[in-house]
Amino acid sequence: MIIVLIGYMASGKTSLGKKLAEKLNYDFIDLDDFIEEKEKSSVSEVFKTKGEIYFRKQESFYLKELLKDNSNIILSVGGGTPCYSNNMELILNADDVTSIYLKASISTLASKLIKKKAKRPLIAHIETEEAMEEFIGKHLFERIPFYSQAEIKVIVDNKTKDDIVEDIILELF
Ligand SMILES: Nc1ncnc2c1ncn2[C@@H]1O[C@H](COP(=O)(O)OP(=O)(O)OP(=O)(O)O)[C@@H](O)[C@H]1O
Ligand SMILES: O=C(O)C1=C[C@@H](O)[C@@H](O)[C@H](O)C1
Ligand SMILES: [Mg+2]
Repeated sequence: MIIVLIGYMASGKTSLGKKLAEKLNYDFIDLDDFIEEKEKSSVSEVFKTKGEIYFRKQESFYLKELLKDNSNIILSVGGGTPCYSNNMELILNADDVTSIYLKASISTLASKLIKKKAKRPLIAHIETEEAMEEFIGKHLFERIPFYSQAEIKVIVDNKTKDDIVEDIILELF
């Protein structure tokens, strides 16, 4: 089975994905890391040198490739992955794939992202937490229709990583 973790930047896809994989004894793949390896370049560098449209094309290509795998994998995708091309449809229709939306509030996301924005090209230019909240609010308005198609939704606000992993396992099995 492939368990796909989706959600906004900093919702916890990578860190919770690693923990969940350890707990379930699944392999762990992070789509952003996978793209960086394949492209031999960081996500920020790909955005800068080849542009976002190129990144989205490669993201969709590698997602398709990974969804064909029939081993047990926790796949953390990028924050934008479900919202481009027919990616969410592919995730929902692939065999033996379950999708989980890690749902975080605007303030949870903004307080994390204001400190960790350097590696995230879409928000690297935002200076204050207030401006970050405004940006995230508008961005989520566009993205929630995609994220909320996930089969399972788990709220992550004010919970420890271990508690969230437990919640995910309860929902899954
Ligand atoms: N429940 C939590 N409690 C405390 N810290 C958390 C929690 N979830 C995630 N974090 C921390 O928040 C930061 C962002 O998490 P992470 O990198 O896993 O998000 P992401 O969804 O993979 O983001 P991106 O889309 O940018 O790759 C990390 O430093 C992580 O350790
Ligand atoms: O939310 C997004 O669109 C992105 C999130 C990251 O995971 C990376 O995939 C990239 O920075 C774009
Ligand atoms: Mg990540």
